[in-house]
Amino acid sequence: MTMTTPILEVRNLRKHYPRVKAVDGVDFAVRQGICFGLLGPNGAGKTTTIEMMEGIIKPTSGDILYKGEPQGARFRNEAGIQFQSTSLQDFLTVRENLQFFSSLYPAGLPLEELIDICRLREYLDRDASKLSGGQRQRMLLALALVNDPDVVFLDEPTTGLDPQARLNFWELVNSIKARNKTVLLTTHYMEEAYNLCDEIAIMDHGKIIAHGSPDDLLATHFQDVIIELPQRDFPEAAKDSIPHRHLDKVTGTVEIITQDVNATLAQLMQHGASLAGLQVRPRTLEDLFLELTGKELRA
Ligand SMILES: Nc1ncnc2c1ncn2[C@@H]1O[C@H](COP(=O)(O)OP(=O)(O)OP(=O)(O)O)[C@@H](O)[C@H]1O
Repeated sequence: MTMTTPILEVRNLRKHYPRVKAVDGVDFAVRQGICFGLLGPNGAGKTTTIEMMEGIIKPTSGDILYKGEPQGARFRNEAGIQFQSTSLQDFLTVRENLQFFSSLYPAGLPLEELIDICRLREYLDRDASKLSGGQRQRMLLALALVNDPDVVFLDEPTTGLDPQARLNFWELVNSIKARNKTVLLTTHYMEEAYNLCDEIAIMDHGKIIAHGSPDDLLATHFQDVIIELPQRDFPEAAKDSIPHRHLDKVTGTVEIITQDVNATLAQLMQHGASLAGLQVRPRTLEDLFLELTGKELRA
């Protein structure tokens, strides 16, 4: 592998089921050491793509290359997969799980180091079934890291976690990245993609519809920003001259999309609007996602 060979590459990857083209011609390359995110609405084909890359399901057609070669024994030794559950782990303590998984590989991270990385020391003697959601995800991540993999696959790792546990998990993923590991992630959470991913690919109906760094994608798609203000502060008289939409009927927020904040603010003030509750925010991945797919990111 040369410096420029991607650690993983998929070419014209397809998985067709009798009724659905779950993945329908996907191409991308993942550079070593980055976090690559697959985003998409429910049923977009993210899990199918990642499971083909993991070697768990067979593609209908297309190629998957690991360090420039078809996946083989080397890939299996050097990849780590965070499973959502295994039938074994609930009957074992955290320590026993770690010991069992590490015994499956000839080499790997020293368990003590793994325990510290994933902050599991406090729970070592607890049955895995008694862990909280965040603790369980950390254990599953530790299991994925026992062989000190070069590439780690995380399929919706923070779904169902509370905000604090999600933040903790992000920190953990960043510490893995800092060790020059490559991370492949699927997620429904745009803040997660924005915070963790160097590159994202947005999928819909089995195809990639946008691919790039989050900031580049936002800069390419949007030259505007969003002004939000409470409906009560939006003057009736401005209704016709300032294009807007009622964002949230419950809280009563009005959204104005503008390329010229100064001019729009001046217009609002001319109409006597109060600016006290006004917010200007840049476009987010959530906006991009909605624009590209017409769907909310979250199910
Ligand atoms: N084994 C299968 N047999 C038939 N259809 C399948 C199978 N697995 C997945 N599909 C279909 O393929 C499409 C893509 O599914 P996939 O699970 O990859 O989507 P996803 O993007 O991961 O969705 P989610 O966000 O809901 O997890 C869906 O329409 C799904 O119903």
